[in-house]
Amino acid sequence: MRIDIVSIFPEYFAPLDVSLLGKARRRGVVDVRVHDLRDWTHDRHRTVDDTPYGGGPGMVMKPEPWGEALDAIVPPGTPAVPRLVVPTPSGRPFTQAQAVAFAAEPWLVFACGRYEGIDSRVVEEARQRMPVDEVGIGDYVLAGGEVAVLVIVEAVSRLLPGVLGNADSVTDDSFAPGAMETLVEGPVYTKPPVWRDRAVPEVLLSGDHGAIARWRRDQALRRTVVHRPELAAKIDPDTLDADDRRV
Ligand SMILES: Nc1c(O)cccc1[N+](=O)[O-]
Repeated sequence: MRIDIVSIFPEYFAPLDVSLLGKARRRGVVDVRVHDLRDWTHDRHRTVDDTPYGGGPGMVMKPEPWGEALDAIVPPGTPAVPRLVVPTPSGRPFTQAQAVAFAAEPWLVFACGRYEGIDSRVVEEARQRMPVDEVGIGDYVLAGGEVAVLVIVEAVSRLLPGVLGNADSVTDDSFAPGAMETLVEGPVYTKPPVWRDRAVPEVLLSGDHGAIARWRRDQALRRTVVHRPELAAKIDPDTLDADDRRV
């Protein structure tokens, strides 16, 4: 997968050089290219914003630098086009299912808005030649899209073959499509077996894999009901067995 990120703060993406994604980049599993939007400005101050038409607070990102940046990264007429992903508070909620869908794409381009956002004509024009996804990571106010891109790139890249050491850990993820789709993960434990007089649940030391799987599902159901009742409400009753119903 190729990932291009356009931002006025390219240094925000230094974390993408560490940990598993950094190793995956060095192995060539994922090709991440970060671009400074100001490279497509032509004035002395490298201006990327201006006052909003119609008045109102703040500034809006000018369309010209964005148009030139997207043309440079995705030259018009390029046969293979990416999905353009624009993190925005007004976007569709970003979910694990969306992460799985993005992970199946060969090329993603992320546009990081700042200020009050990007002139709407940029997305409008881009949609003429590539699919565009406006997505949000939560109902709170950030200073720009950079942190959201870090979240999305982490959620997507960990799904790519060769990024995680143990591919199985993906299938047991919270929200992973399938059995865990509407369940959050339950508690986890490691050595020592007793810590500050708190013992690990005995079932986890039993070696009885059936009982362990049952216990983990019960715990996931309980935690989902308590922490995420809106997800619990989506659980299809037909998928619950007798043991589930006793939780
Ligand atoms: N919430 C927010 C924001 O305030 C600014 C840019 C992007 C997002 N978002 O992706 O959710």
